[in-house]
Amino acid sequence: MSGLEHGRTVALLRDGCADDWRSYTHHPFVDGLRDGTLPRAAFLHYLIQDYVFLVHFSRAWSLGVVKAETLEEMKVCAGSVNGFVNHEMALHIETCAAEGIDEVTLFNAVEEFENIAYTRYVMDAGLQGDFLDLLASLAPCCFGYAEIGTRLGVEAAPDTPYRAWIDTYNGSEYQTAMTRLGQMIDGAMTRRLGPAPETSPRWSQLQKRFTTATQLEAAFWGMGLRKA
Ligand SMILES: Cc1ncc(CN)c(N)n1
Repeated sequence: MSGLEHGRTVALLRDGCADDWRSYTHHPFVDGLRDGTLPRAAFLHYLIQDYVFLVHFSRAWSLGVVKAETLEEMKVCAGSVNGFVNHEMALHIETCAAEGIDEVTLFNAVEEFENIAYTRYVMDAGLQGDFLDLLASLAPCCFGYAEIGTRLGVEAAPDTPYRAWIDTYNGSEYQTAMTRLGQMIDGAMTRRLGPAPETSPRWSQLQKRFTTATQLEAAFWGMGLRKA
């Protein structure tokens, strides 16, 4: 991987919080998915919380349609909402159904504090800020899982019980959507801040949002491990 497959902006933001990014993408929870040692109870606790996460995360992405300035921006945001609610969540619904947990139970699950903190943080970034604030806070979720999926697709133990999870994020549907999203983000930055957005006075605020969301991702894994 060149590090630029998700565009220049994401590469810069990721490099701007390299330690936090590594804590997120190489979290012990991720190691457990890779080698299959993650306790099932921890995985299911995470997955139920993640279903609710995706509900609220999709609401935040919907704000992108409202704040977009071009049709391509609208299409990518609308596509993200569609991808989460109609495709990614199928993993959660099917995995939980096999464990006897139905969708009504998933939808009504009591949110853990880490879940509330993360989803309402991104929602607030979008309500209070502009399109770029929203994208900077949404990006770690999307690209971190793309990176993890790619890596675990190569490194995972052949008999890990978490293959369906890995395949979802390593799959071409998710990966292609992330490539298009990275291109859209580069275009949105250039359109609003010029060809070198990292030199803009706005950049430090955008980096802060990206870093906070990255830290909230690591905390989300930690929440899952509480049931280990
Ligand atoms: C917490 C979290 N972060 C990211 C993803 C990937 N969309 C997710 N499902 N959940």
